[in-house]
Amino acid sequence: MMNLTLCLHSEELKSRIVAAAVMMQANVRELDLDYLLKSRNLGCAQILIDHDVQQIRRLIMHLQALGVDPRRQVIRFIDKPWHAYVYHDIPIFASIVNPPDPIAAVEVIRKLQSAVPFAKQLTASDTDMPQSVSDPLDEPFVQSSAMRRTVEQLKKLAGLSVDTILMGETGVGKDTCALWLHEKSGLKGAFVHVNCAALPEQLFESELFGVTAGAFTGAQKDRAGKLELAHQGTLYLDEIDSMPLACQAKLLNALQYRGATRLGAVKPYTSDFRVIASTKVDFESLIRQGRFREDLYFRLNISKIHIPALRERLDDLIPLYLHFLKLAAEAFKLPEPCLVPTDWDRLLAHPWRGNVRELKAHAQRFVLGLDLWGAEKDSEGEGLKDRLTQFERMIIEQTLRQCDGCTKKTSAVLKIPLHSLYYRLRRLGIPIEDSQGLASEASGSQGEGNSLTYLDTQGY
Ligand SMILES: Nc1ncnc2c1ncn2[C@@H]1O[C@H](COP(=O)(O)OP(=O)(O)OP(=O)(O)O)[C@@H](O)[C@H]1O
Repeated sequence: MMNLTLCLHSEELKSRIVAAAVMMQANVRELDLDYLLKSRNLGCAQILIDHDVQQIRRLIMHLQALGVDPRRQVIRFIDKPWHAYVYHDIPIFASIVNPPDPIAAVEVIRKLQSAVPFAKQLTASDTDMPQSVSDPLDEPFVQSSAMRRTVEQLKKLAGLSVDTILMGETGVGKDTCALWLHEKSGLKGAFVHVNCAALPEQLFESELFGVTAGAFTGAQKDRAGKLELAHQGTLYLDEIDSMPLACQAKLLNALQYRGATRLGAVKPYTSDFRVIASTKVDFESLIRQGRFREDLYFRLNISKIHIPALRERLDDLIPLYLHFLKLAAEAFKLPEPCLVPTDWDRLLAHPWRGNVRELKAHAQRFVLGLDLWGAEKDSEGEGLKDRLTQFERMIIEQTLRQCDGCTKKTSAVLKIPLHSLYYRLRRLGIPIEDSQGLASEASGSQGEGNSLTYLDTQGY
């Protein structure tokens, strides 16, 4: 028999669903949101909720903190079919249009009964996060559409030994993705990491190409270069944007011929390797500034993948944070701390300039019981944060005005997804008066129709 937990504001909707559930022989219990947010054991019932997205997010965070996957249990009621497109990224099982009458309510339950066995009513222990990062790009850590796109591209390249550029801010996971690409490539050779930023010009040739004994004072033994070590494997050129120009010319030559000559040697060697290069800075601007050779860029740019900043993939933040908490608790042999909704709000609002690396360190500090936000306050003070928020509000309000209040146009002008704009509007307390954005989203996609057409099984 199906188990339903109702967390509904609307008395009318509640009575309709209860009546329909009784008719369809489903178990129902009614719980208010505060109770759900305090409860440590929510069982495996489907949770039907009609609260606003902010409240649903709180519930999602709570479920995730308990190790329960909301994509298997949470079903939200929406007023209009196109509301499914707003915040479509929130990880829930489905969005259903409010059934307007008892017959439609029965249909909702019937649909759920046929859909839910497919989603398996898993218990909390079944949906625990993986124990180790066996695969950092595994589905539980990739909830945001921005990162999903990146992972799709990475997967396409995984089996192909093509040269690749990974772009992204500090700490977004470029090294992690490079290693992932290597591991998935099936290449037999090693993953050889060269930190270009830490490689002085004088040592560049000996490090990269190798050296023979006696080539210079101090070169007592033959030493293989990184290029040789990467034979049949991957040469990972980390932070290639900071490589001196003189080294770039030598590197280009070595990449063209996939080989080099050790310092002091006469005979060149060849080496068959894949190159992955990472950069924090966009190459076009480096080339314009004369800091990067265009020919080397063209040589490397067979495929280019952008890894989004953490602030552009907030949906990944919670699963990653929970994962890091678990890892840190295991490593330090300390209990895993429990987060309350205000902690999550704060985590989601933080700018995360250090991206995933900063998030990981934050989780470690949390497990160790250290001051979480003190360092940030000391370094930048509340004033800067407030001013940045005011600045963000000013830009959004200004753009909304320019776009006559149309949220869809505003999101396009600001180059952020519509759901991200809605998140910001709510966070900044800017009233949403427009229905044009929603309406225009809906146009050309779904009409009003029967409410049951809109059982949107997100992620299934
Ligand atoms: N998807 C992920 N899953 C688990 N851990 C991750 C993930 N992405 C990044 N990390 C962790 O975050 C930290 C920073 O990642 P990484 O070194 O790959 O970033 P980066 O972009 O190469 O940084 P930098 O620009 O400083 O070289 C590492 O500790 C890494 O293990």
